[in-house]
Amino acid sequence: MSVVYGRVALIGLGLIASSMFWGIRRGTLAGEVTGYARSAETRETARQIGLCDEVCDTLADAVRDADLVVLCVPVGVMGAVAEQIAPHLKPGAVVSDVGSVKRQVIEAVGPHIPEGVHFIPTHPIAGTEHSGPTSGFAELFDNRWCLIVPPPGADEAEVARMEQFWRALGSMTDRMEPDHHDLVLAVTSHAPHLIAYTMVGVADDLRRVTDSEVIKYSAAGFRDFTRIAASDPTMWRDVFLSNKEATLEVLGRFTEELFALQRAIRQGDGEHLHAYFTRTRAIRRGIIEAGQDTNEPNFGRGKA
Ligand SMILES: NC(=O)c1ccc[n+]([C@@H]2O[C@H](COP(=O)([O-])OP(=O)(O)OC[C@H]3O[C@@H](n4cnc5c(N)ncnc54)[C@H](O)[C@@H]3O)[C@@H](O)[C@H]2O)c1
Ligand SMILES: O=C(O)C(=O)C[C@]1(C(=O)O)C=C[C@@H](O)C=C1
Repeated sequence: MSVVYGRVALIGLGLIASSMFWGIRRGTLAGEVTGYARSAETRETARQIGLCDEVCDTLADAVRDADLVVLCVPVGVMGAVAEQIAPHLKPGAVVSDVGSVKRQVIEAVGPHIPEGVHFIPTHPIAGTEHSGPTSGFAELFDNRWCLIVPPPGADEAEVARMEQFWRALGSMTDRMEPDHHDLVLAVTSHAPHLIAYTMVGVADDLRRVTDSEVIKYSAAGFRDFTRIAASDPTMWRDVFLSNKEATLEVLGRFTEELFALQRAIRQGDGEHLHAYFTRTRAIRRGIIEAGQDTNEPNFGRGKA
C-alpha cells in the first residue's frame, strides 16, 4: 500500500486513534503521524508505546502542516476542539472525525472549519469495550464498515481520497446522509447499548444474585451484555445526549414491544410469543443468507 496523506494528525489518543495509527503504520498510509492527547499522562503513555511519530503537547503543534486532521474525541467535545484547532490548520487540509453520531457533530464542527479547508466526517463501525491509548490494534477496522458522511458541496476528489484511506485501513465504505446515519445507528448500536447498560444495572440491583450466580453461571447473552456495558461512560453519555431524537424514537418503539411481550407472558399467550420469535428468527436468517453479516463465513457471498 502507499501513502494517502502526507501528514496525519490524530486528536484524542484513545481506542480509535491508536487503532488508526497502527493501521496507518501497517499500510504505510501516511508520511508522518502526529498525535495530541489532553492529559500529560496519556501523552506519556503514548510516547512510551511508540504511538505516533511525534506526540505533541499542544493542539496547535499537532495540527500545524497536517494534510489530514482526525478528531477522535468524545462527540460532546468535537465542536470545542474544532474551534481550538481552526486557526492552525493549513489551507487545503482535510478535517475529519470518527464520532458515533453525525448530525450533532457536523453542526458543532462545521462552523469552525475555515474557508479552504475540507470537512469530511466519517464513522468506522468497529470498536471494543476498551478505551485509551493502549487499547488499539491495527486489525480493528478489517472487514468492518466505515460510513462516510460528506456535507453538501464537499469536494468529490477529497471524499474519494477519504474512501481510499479507510479502504486501505481494511474497511468497506459507504456514503450516508447524517440524519439517516443517526437513525440507523440508534437501532443497531445506541439503543442496544442502553439496553445492555440497563440489563447489567438490573442484575446489579439484585445484588444477592450478582455476587455469586450471575457471574458464575453467566450465559452467553448476559456475558455479551456485561462486555458492552463495560464501554467508556464518557463516550456513551455523549452519544445519547447527541443522538437524543433518534434514540428516543427507537426506545419508544422498543418499550411498546416489550410491554406487549410482557402482557403475553402474564396472560400465558404462547401464540403471541411464538409468532414474535418466529419473525425475529427469520430476520437473523435473512441477514446471514444475504451474506450481510461480517462475522459469518459466507460474508459478501450472499444474494444481497
Ligand atoms: N469505542 C468505540 O467502539 C467507537 C467506535 C467508533 C467510533 N467511536 C467514536 O470515536 C471517538 C473516540 O472514541 P474512543 O473509543 O477512541 O474513545 P477513548 O475514550 O478510547 O478515547 C478518547 C480520547 O479523547 C480524549 N479527550 C476527551 N476529551 C478531550 C478534549 N476535550 N480534548 C482532547 N482530548 C480529549 C480522551 O482523553 C481520550 O484519550 C468517539 O467520538 C466515539 O464516539 C468509538
Ligand atoms: O464492538 C463493540 O464493542 C462496539 O460497541 C462497537 C460499536 C457498535 O455498537 O458496534 C460501538 C460504537 C460505535 O460507534 C461503533 C461500533
